[in-house]
Amino acid sequence: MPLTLLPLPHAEVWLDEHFLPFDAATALLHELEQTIAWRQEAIRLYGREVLQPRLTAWHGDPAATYRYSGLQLTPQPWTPALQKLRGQVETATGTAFNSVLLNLYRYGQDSMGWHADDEPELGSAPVIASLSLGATRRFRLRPRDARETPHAPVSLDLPSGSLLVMRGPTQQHWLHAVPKTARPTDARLNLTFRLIVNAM
Ligand SMILES: O=C(O)CCC(=O)C(=O)O
Ligand SMILES: [Fe+2]
Repeated sequence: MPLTLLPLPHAEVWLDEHFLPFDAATALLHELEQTIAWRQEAIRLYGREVLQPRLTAWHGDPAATYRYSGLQLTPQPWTPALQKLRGQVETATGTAFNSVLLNLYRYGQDSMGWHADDEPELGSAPVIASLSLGATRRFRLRPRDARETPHAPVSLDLPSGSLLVMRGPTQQHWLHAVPKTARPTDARLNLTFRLIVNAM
């Protein structure tokens, strides 16, 4: 299935709802749920330490380090399953990636707040390739500045096996989020492949 460009101003967002066959996506969900060393990280929110409302893991090349709160962090090594996925995603996007951030949304109350993936480590026009496995969750996009980018917020339902790619000016002009849902919801696992450009 091909990636299709969404018609959004000041953005380049592509979606393939059927990047992986449904059964392969389900098998991969269960394998990764069980084999990844999931952690619930603390973040500072308005000066308070709180736990992130999801589990995370970070894998990549040893050189793909990240500076965070004055620390130089190194990713976990690629597992065979993650290495294989990296190759598939690189072929589909024509882009090289050296790390992947994994998010496990255990149920509907797990979420990701509004943000852009615009850390300096990702360069000026980052390519983020986001693979979803498991329960369908709503992915929201909205302009950072409504005058500069006049467009209503966008909602995309990301089914199991879908690949979403954000590139070009997207992180500069748009924010994205995965809101909580009150509906009973099974686990969703999301992998965002990234290229950390200071990794030389
Ligand atoms: O779970 C998703 O679809 C989004 C994840 C995300 O935005 C991120 O990891 O930066
Ligand atoms: Fe993000």
